[in-house]
Amino acid sequence: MQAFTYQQGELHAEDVALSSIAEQFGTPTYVYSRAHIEAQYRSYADALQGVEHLVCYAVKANSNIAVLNILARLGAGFDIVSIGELERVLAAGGLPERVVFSGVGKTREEMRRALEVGVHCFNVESVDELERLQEEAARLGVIAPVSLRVNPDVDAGTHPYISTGLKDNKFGIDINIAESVYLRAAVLSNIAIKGVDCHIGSQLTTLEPFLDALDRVLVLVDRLAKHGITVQHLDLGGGLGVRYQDEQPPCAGEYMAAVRERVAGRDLALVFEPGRYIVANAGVLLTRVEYLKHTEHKDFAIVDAAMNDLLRPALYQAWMDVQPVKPRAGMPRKYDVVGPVCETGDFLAKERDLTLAEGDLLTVSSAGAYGFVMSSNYNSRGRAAEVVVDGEHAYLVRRRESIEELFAHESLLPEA
Ligand SMILES: Cc1ncc(COP(=O)(O)O)c(C=O)c1O
Ligand SMILES: N[C@@H](CCCC[NH3+])C(=O)O
Repeated sequence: MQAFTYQQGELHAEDVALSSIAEQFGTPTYVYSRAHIEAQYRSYADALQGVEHLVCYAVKANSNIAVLNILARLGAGFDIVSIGELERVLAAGGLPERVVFSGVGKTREEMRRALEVGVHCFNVESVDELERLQEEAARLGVIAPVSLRVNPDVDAGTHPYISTGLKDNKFGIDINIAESVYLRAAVLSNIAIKGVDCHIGSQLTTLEPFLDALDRVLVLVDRLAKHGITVQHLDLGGGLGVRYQDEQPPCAGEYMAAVRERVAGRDLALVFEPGRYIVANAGVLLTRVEYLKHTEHKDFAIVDAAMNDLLRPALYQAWMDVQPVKPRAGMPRKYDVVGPVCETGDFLAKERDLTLAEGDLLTVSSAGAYGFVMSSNYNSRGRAAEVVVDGEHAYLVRRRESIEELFAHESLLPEA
């Protein structure tokens, strides 16, 4: 579904005019569509009907508790990478038994909390982590459910910073040694082997890398069976891409159909960890033009959002669409849309044809994933507000950070 559409010459989120959101809550503000989040989740879950499955939304993509709650109400599971994400999920009404715990650096404290609440599975990323988990589970007198995250060494063909399944990445266990690590896990008294996990990268726009990885994982599953190790589930991670510009990624239905075909006849439950696919196009960053600066060489639209609000363009040179909330007539100019932060890398978009005036509202599209969550207070800028639109209602789900909050955790040195 299209969550953001022009109605009577003005961009709306579902049935709410974005100008009214700017008026009510100010700018910059992240705006999310509930209906879009729900539709995207359902496209995964519905395509898995008839197979035992768990769709574990990757909390890192957008961790606002209202977003998590929308998904929890649909029965979603959650993929977490920290105790902070675990507590968010619980606060949002998510069930611990539907949580998978990923990440290369789980601390003992994080393991204990996850064991206490009873997560569905730990996705273990190294031998040392496995041994540590055994120790903590033994101390608590519980059994830790485990998948090993294997690194299948496939090239996801995505930006190098967001590719995770190559042998020189820090993630996972080399698939060539995974068999021996499973044999070790099998003799640890407080470890129960549940599955095999892999996640090869983010923003994949074709199915081939996923299916290559799956084929390699299935070879491992068969080898484990020969040792009497039966796995109950395959966790194929997240990574399905979305359209930012002109990409044409497959939809969840196509992906699920291809996976189902490959695992047919096997008694395996399926787990997925989609993040971006669920929320990216459910959100925009709403911002206002402060100044237009026309120089001899370039035209700049200086807006009130910056790299501290939305890092993706600066960090990955990611292309994100920019749309005027109320398009105006007139000859467009080629603008770089930049923020007020003191960095040359502070841009949201480059060389976009726009007809603008000071005070105009713009949106940066596809900002629902890895947007607010990657924001910072750089240049002592308070973080943006977040709003969820549901039909004709707009709800503030995180208020704008105040000036006082910026230094609330700091203190002065004592008087000499
Ligand atoms: C282990 C793991 N699972 C799931 C995801 C979610 O990825 P995406 O947002 O691309 O679906 C990530 C991030 O890349 C991840 O590292
Ligand atoms: N933050 C990245 C994706 C990283 C995925 C997390 N493993 C992005 O904005 O595209």
